Amino acid sequence: GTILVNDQFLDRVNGTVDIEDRGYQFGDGVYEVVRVYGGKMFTAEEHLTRLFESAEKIFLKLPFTLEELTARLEKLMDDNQLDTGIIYLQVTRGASSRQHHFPQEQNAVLTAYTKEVARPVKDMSAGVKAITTPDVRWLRCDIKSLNLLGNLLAKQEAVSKGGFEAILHRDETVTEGSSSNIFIISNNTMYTHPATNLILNGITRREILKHCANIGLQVAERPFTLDELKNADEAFMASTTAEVMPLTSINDELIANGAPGNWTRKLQEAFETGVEKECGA
Ligand SMILES: Cc1ncc(COP(=O)(O)O)c(CN[C@@H]2CONC2=O)c1O
Repeated sequence: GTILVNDQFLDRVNGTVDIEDRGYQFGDGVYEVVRVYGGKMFTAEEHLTRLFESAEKIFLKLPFTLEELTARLEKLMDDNQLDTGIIYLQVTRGASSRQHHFPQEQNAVLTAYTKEVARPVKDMSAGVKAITTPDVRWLRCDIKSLNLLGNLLAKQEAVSKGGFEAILHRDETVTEGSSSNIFIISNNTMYTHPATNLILNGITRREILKHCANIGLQVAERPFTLDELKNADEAFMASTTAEVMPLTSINDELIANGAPGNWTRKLQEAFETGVEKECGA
């Protein structure tokens, strides 16, 4: 397959990164995962705009415009004949001799590749299990950075316990998932953590908030506790790859009757309509 390195389209085997690339050595970079349905990027502008916002927050100047980046990703998708899957892209501060502070010369390195990834239809229908674990990450979770060790350790804990996602909490307050945002619905109102420095403001999260109004679901963008999570009528997670994913149990305790809730189903349908509208898939 073809990959993108800066403005070069290379065969995958020729993709190389300098051993002193700051993304490789320090995680000094930002990334995005864009979903593709029927050969069309979904919410590309939102994702790529967020990439620029993340880069700005780490004082990384991107050596291309949003339009140039979009055109390169379109070509990458076409070269690989991507139908349903993802485009993974990241930008690092480039290679320079190892020092913590920024080098004078910043030659940012963009890399991107495509991957066929089927939609998680079975899991979206049946729902998945989650565990909870303390959120020990830093306080700039709003930046979609390559610093993912906190996320990886949490996800690994979930998977080692047979779970799909780890729900993170600071003291008793739920923040988000290791690679998703978390929502509950109780008494016909949806709750989710506000978009502060403690969570990544997910693109899927923003799509869901838009759909709530259309389906008549009240929204309270306020933090909720582990107790509220356990006693919720419905719970779900959302991300580019998981879409709207019902949560049926937390630490092996059922949420309500253990079946995906009605409001969650309505949001799945609304999300699906949005995909069809934008990607015609
Ligand atoms: C920590 C975290 N929170 C929330 C989200 C949801 O954001 P989006 O709705 O914009 O996807 C992600 C997505 N992480 C990407 C999405 O898929 N895989 C990832 O690593 C994430 O890593």
